[in-house]
Amino acid sequence: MTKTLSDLGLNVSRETLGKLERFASLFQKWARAINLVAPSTKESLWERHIADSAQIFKLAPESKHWIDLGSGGGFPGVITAILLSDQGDGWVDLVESNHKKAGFLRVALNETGARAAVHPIRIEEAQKKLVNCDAISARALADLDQLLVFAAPWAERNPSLRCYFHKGRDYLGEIDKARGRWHFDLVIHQSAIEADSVILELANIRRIGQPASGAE
Ligand SMILES: C[S@@+](CC[C@H](N)C(=O)[O-])C[C@H]1O[C@@H](n2cnc3c(N)ncnc32)[C@H](O)[C@@H]1O
Repeated sequence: MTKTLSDLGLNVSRETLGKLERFASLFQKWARAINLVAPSTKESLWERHIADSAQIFKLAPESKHWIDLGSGGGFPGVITAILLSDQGDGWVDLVESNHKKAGFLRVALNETGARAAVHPIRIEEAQKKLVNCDAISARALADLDQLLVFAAPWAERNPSLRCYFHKGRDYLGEIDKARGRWHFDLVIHQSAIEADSVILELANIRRIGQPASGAE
């Protein structure tokens, strides 16, 4: 059965639903041209990508400024931005180094009025350019250890930063590996969409051997 946003406990306005529908049809139109993985049906686009992305917004409704790393075709960052617009505030910075995908993201933001900006740069550059945020998201980008390397500069600048990473069935191995180099508090949320997937919520991230923020 296809999971909808209301199955996730997310009740959005008619206007926001319209923006999500607009985004879905743009995504389907552009997918082949810019080499995005196009879901085989409209239902699977809604469940496997839109509802899957919306889960993180549900986990962190108080986060107002997000950075989405490796946004690709807009998951989860554009969905977060559209859902934030339902609340009338908040912002998402989308970091995507592929210029064709960044071009699509720009069109999608223009046509949906989502509260976000596209940065067609590498994450390593964004670490210097984008100074602060409350939360970081990433899906299908890298293993957990590499995601922590990406997130570390923002965690250093904001001790209350939280990260939300979608992960598939190998997540326990990734956590083990990352624990060898990093301290972090972790909550594992079972995905409401995929039986063997999770969303990892991390806080208090610091490299082993590095003093906690504020420590002498
Ligand atoms: C597999 S796709 C996932 C896209 C999207 N997050 C999703 O779940 O559908 C990974 C994306 O990250 C981008 N990417 C990979 N490494 C990057 C880097 N160092 N800086 C910026 N973007 C990067 C790629 O161009 C690609 O679009």
